[in-house]
Amino acid sequence: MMNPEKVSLKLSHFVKITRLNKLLILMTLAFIIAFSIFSLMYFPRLDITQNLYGFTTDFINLVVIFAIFFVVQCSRLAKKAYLYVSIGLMLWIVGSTADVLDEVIRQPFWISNYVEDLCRTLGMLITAYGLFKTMHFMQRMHNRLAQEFIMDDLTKVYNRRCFYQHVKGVVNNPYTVLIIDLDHFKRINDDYGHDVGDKVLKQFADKVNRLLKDENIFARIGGEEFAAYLPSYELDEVLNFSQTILETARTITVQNQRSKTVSIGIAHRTSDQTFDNVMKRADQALYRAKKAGRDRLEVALTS
Ligand SMILES: Nc1nc2c(ncn2[C@@H]2O[C@H](COP(=O)(O)OP(=O)(O)OP(=O)(O)O)[C@@H](O)[C@H]2O)c(=O)[nH]1
Repeated sequence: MMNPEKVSLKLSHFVKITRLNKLLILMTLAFIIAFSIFSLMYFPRLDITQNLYGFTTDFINLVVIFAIFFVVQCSRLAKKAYLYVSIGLMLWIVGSTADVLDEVIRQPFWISNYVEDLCRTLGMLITAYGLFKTMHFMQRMHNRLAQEFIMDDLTKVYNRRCFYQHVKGVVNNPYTVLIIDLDHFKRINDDYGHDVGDKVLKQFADKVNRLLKDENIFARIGGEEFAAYLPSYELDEVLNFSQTILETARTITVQNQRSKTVSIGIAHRTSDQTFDNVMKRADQALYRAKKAGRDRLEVALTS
């Protein structure tokens, strides 16, 4: 089973991340230590007891930003987002380190002005832009997952989950369900291979999808089984549509040899029937169509 990646603040997570990420974390930590030692050695000290409050809050700021940096290094962001957030946070950490130290030593103007203020402000801006990029990336991922959740991977028509959810949600109106099953599909796989079988499924789904009106739903609900939802209750309209599907299937030839056929079971829903009942009747009608020789449609009696 695949292990989903985790975002964690635990130090044990450190061993699992890439070398580059480890190097960046260690280099940033080394910079904080080296900068502190250098400052303490070369600049005049201040009385820390006078600045204890400022020192504590600045130190907490630095720890929080470093923790965020650690999490970013342990996460899998999109390249650009990662780059901006990492550079931004590193600059921010440089500024914050100088900010902590100015409570302990008297810094020269160039450090307090350029290193502390400039790095921090620039760091914040670049981090903010990186976060914007991260959100953009998350939104794209969300859209893609939402799409994958309702689409069939192979045929790019709706999947069973989407079809069931949508049609079950129609409670007050009558409608018609078609269950469409490709005839002798196993033979295609056996004679020409699974790849050719997949191509036939894709071709059929694509062709039927083009016949649909906006309010219709067409989905792959099983291996070689499809279903269509029509809000229409007009028998003539439903029969015409089903007939077109039968004719469309016949236009598909497998390896230029056999032409494909399908069988269709049709069931209408009147006001008091459940979705499961409609599907069951459509399935029974499909079974009758298969038994009667395939390449045909059967309409279920209203129960
Ligand atoms: N290529 C391919 N084959 C699939 C896929 N899903 C299911 N199948 C095959 O579809 C075949 C269905 O076979 P059966 O249930 O015996 O039905 P059939 O051969 O179509 O016969 P009838 O339905 O009675 O006409 C099986 O061989 C499955 O392996 C798929 O995604 N791709």
